[in-house]
Amino acid sequence: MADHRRTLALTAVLSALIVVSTVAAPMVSARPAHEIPVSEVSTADLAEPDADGWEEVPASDVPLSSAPSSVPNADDTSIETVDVQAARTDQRLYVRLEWQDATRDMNASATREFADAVAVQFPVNTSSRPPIAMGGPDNRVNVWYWSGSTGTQELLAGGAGSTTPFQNPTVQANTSHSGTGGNATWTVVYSRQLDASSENRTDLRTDGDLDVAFAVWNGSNGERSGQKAVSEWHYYPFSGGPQGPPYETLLWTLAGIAIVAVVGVTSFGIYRTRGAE
Ligand code: HEM
Repeated sequence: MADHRRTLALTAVLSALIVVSTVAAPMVSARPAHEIPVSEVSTADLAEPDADGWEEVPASDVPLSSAPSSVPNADDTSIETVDVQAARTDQRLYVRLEWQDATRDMNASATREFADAVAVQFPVNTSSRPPIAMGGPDNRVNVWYWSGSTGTQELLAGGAGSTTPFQNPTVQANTSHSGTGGNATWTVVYSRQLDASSENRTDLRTDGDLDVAFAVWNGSNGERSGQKAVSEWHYYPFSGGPQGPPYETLLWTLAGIAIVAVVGVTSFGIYRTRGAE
């Protein structure tokens, strides 16, 4: 009888521990892999790469790999990850990108000379996800592009080979290259008015998830046009609705309490049955 009790007590304690650890683990990593958080901020000291405001904004490490394009040397790319931060005020969306690049390549004037560059791509029509290779004819993308040689451009694309610059770009970018040697990094901050949407331009006032993808070119490695390192599609969770962290935490807590209750009641049941033997 005493043996039964000890076994049951031990089983109950072990079950409780398993439940607590399975409930606690998802709470820590509840953010889906392709979600990039967006901080909603009231004041915006964010326009410059080294602005203090960025210290409060979480960063996501986004992996990059060679774009599967048919241009020569498409698989020879060198940047493997870009750090992405995003913040939104009532007026503007700010996107900060930082990646390691030992050399600051600003010219593309000589024949074999190429400039460093970076781009952010959004679907024009935010309700469906376009092909990652710069959209398609029926599903175009709005691209924010900065290159050391041409500066900031806003583009429309409906597949590789169709990129067209907007005549009246609405995107601004501020950049810096700092540090030395292998630790040197590029930082680029893009920003755009939320209400600058128009035909063929992504509406940033969306309150659904907003798909976003990134591309980086290392000029001194010969990277340009289709030869570049790209991400998969990620998304900014603009929904703010039931998927928000407080709601998730509440759900996990309720699930945890329910599991503990079931284990408790079952253990008690076994105890009573065995006790009556
Ligand atoms: C993942 C598959 C991708 C493939 C196969 C691909 C392919 C290409 C090709 C062949 C070009 C040269 C023709 C043109 O200018 O349209 C190009 C240019 C360009 N791509 Fe992509 N791309 C991919 C993804 C991306 C992504 C994710 C972005 C942005 C985040 C992007 C941004 C650009 C830009 C800005 C240019 C023009 C660059 C320049 O003028 O040198 N691409 N791409």
